Amino acid sequence: MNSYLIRNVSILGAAPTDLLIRDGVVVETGTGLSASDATVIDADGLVALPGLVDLHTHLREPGREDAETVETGSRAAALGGYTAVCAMANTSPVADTAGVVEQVWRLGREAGLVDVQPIGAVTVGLAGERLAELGAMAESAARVRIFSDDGHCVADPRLMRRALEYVKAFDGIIAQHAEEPRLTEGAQMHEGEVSTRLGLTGWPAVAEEAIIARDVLLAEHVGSRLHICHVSTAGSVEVLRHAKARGVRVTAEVTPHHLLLTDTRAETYDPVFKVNPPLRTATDIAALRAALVDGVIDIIATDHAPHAVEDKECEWAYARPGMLGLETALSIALDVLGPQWDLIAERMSRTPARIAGLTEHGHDPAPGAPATLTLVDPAARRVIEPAELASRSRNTPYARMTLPGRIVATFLRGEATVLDGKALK
Ligand SMILES: NC(=O)N[C@@H](CC(=O)O)C(=O)O
Repeated sequence: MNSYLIRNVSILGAAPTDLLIRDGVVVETGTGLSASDATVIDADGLVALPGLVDLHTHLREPGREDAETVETGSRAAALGGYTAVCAMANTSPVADTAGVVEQVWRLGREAGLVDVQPIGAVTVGLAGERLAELGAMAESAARVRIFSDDGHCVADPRLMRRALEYVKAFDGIIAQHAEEPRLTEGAQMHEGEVSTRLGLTGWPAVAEEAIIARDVLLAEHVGSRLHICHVSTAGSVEVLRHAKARGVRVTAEVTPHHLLLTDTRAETYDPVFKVNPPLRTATDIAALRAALVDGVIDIIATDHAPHAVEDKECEWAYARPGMLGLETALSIALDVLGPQWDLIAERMSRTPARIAGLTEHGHDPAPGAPATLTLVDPAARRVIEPAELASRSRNTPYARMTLPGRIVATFLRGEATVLDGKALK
């Protein structure tokens, strides 16, 4: 295995130190270290963070390898500072059997850029009618612990209750895409002043809030773990605050785009801004940011949703919802939170690792910890050029925007996956 001596790095914003990586772990920190066998990395001005963990990534394989593969998505993740991603189940075929989750898990190991942890579907084919083989997926080589029909809501309350009860046996989690489908039929964007003006059918905030309210009550009733995907409204934050105060075992994520972009982007009719749940208002953004700081929202998750050109460069109404996220998430977090490194590590690494049970991830770089970390240049600014992204798709909402921060290097168990801002595989 390679050894690395990282010189003058600031661990989570602390005074610069040297950091020695050997045999997959951080063996020593301190000033003036030497190691003749190690590759030296000059990290003046760089900040070391625990490798980022994404609880919500769409990798599109199997089925839509034209939009992304496990390998291209893994590369995008490593370049974004990630060392682990949880791969959503809405592939084709759906990841609703032990066979499919094992396939995704194996492809992740073969790519070797990040740990790919498959998420299993809650219901067969995401159809919301019968439970998938949750136990078999949990017992498979992929050891699935998170189940989600993301893209679809588990709308039937009895099925949701059964799923919550079932996963208790192996301390699993149901990650809900909170969208009451009867309230969003034909919806194209957030329901509000902008949708009225544009004449587009609205997706009301209450469609999300009603499901979250129902599900925190169900989770409390059966004593199970619930996770809420991509929370997007101020009202959802209040429901979650109430549930957490009652001691309900609920966690929640917010995406970078819901922390930054508003529904006014729809005025361009550029489908790159079409996403589910939709971009909301400045009031929602303010509430989501405050909740991320005070902990009512536990983590930032990307909802990286690559789409092929023909699914995005068409009329708004026909475009698929979703936007890229892995290669820009840390920059958006820096933009929104500033250099609050401990908070960024908590929301993007330690807590998502804990929720997903990824015990090798989420450790601050310190002697004895796995060398699973990323180096960020916070002073760098970069212009986002879609053609330069490693993702196989191009649907970034940040095209030609200048964003702060750049990932310089990423290490997974002591091996570099990214150096000098370039993927090594
Ligand atoms: N977030 C999105 O806008 N899209 C997701 C699924 C979904 O949540 O609709 C996708 O898989 O493309």
